[in-house]
Amino acid sequence: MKVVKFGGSSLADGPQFQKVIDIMTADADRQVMITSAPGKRFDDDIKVTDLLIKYAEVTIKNSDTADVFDQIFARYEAIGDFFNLTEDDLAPIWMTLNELPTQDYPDDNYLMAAFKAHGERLNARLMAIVLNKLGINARFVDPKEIGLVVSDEPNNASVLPETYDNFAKFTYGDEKLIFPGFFGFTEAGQIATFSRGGSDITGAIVVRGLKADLYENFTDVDAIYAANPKIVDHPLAIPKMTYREMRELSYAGFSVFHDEAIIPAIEGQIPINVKNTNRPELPGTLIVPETQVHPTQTITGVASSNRFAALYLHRYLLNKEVGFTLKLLQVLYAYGVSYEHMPSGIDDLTIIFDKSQLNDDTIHAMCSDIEDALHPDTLEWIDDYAIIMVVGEGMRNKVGAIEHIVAPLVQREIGVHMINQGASRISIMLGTRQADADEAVKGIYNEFFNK
Ligand SMILES: Nc1ncnc2c1ncn2[C@@H]1O[C@H](COP(=O)(O)OP(=O)(O)O)[C@@H](O)[C@H]1O
Ligand SMILES: N[C@@H](CC(=O)OP(=O)(O)O)C(=O)O
Repeated sequence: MKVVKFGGSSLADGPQFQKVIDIMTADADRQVMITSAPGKRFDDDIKVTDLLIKYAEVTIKNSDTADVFDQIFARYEAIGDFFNLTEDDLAPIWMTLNELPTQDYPDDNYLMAAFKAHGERLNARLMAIVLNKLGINARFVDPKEIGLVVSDEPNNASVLPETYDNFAKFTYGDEKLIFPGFFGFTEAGQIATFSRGGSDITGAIVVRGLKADLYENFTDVDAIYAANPKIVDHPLAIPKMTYREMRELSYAGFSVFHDEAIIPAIEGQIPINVKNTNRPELPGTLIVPETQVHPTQTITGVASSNRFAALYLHRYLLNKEVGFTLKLLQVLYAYGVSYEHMPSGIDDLTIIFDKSQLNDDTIHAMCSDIEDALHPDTLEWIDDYAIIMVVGEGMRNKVGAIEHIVAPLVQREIGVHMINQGASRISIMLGTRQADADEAVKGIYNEFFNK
């Protein structure tokens, strides 16, 4: 059995729905579908998830919701019209959307999560309605029905282990199961979503929970490329890569597959095939265990992400001081802030943060507490930090890869603020300024793939 996840661009309108239905019906093994919310139909279109965030915000402010409500419903209605659905067919979608502001939520964070989740929840319901209308045996399965239980972090949840016991008890026949991505229910019964792009995570959880043979992940590109196609012109496609290569590359910017989604697939040792909804006949990219890949290239890909900020601290004899890092981490703990990396020298330390959890007030207050607790000689907040990740199983046994990574940066006069090689020796991480990140990716890509 295959679990098939379709991204937002694959479910953005009626014609895209039709392609998805053709893909699902072309192979009887494709039994479980994971839906995203309708995504962008053209470059400056707005994703339904973003419209729902706006709907939540105006609800919280007690402002008029009519405009944004109409915009959201129009997206589902247009898909319904394409398949000649009647007003009655669409009534459950309209009603659920309309009732969102009148439901009870523990707080505004849970309200936001519940609104966001309805992008995928309503799209899955709509897909089931359309399939039934076309005479295809299919049903909507809610995460509540199957028991997808997540942590109490309304907008950044993680799956809880009991989910897999619940999945083991789930029974089904030969109907297609239409399952919404992006959210689960907390033990207290509240909706909580994964982080943005998290429908990929749902797919991986369902793959593991139902012990599928393959996770097919359909998106809008022919394959995963060795570099982001928005940065490098016509980059090479990667036919096959390992789970850990994908995890490192998606962490650092290959948004085509969510970095956390790899974990349930690894736990179940289930291969992932990333494919294009618009060209399903192409092989796409296979993501598999390490034992199934024999690298022929030194590097598999190079990614960059601008979502970071860094705090640089300098104090002489830092290496001799007992408890310096402990005091620093206590300040972060007090603000509920996690850090991503902490490279250090003998007298200095850089702490790299994911900016999504920070705002200006937190940064200000946190830096001031760090000054008071540690009295550094220098404290510098770098708001425009970028991480470049060069990844390849082929680097493990290759001496000198670092020379080829650094040389193109030197040629372009790009300052490198940090270099870190992971213990697995399959990745090298570099810190740069955001303004240099694209050039760094282009330089490293050309050095390894265009020479
Ligand atoms: N290395 C890469 N290979 C392929 N696509 C990439 C890569 N890096 C970033 N992307 C981007 O990821 C996009 C697909 O991811 P996403 O928008 O999340 O799709 P979906 O809505 O189908 O889940 C592509 O359109 C592409 O712009
Ligand atoms: N719709 C959600 C979750 C998601 O995974 O979407 P997509 O599959 O379009 O990346 C988001 O926009 O974050």
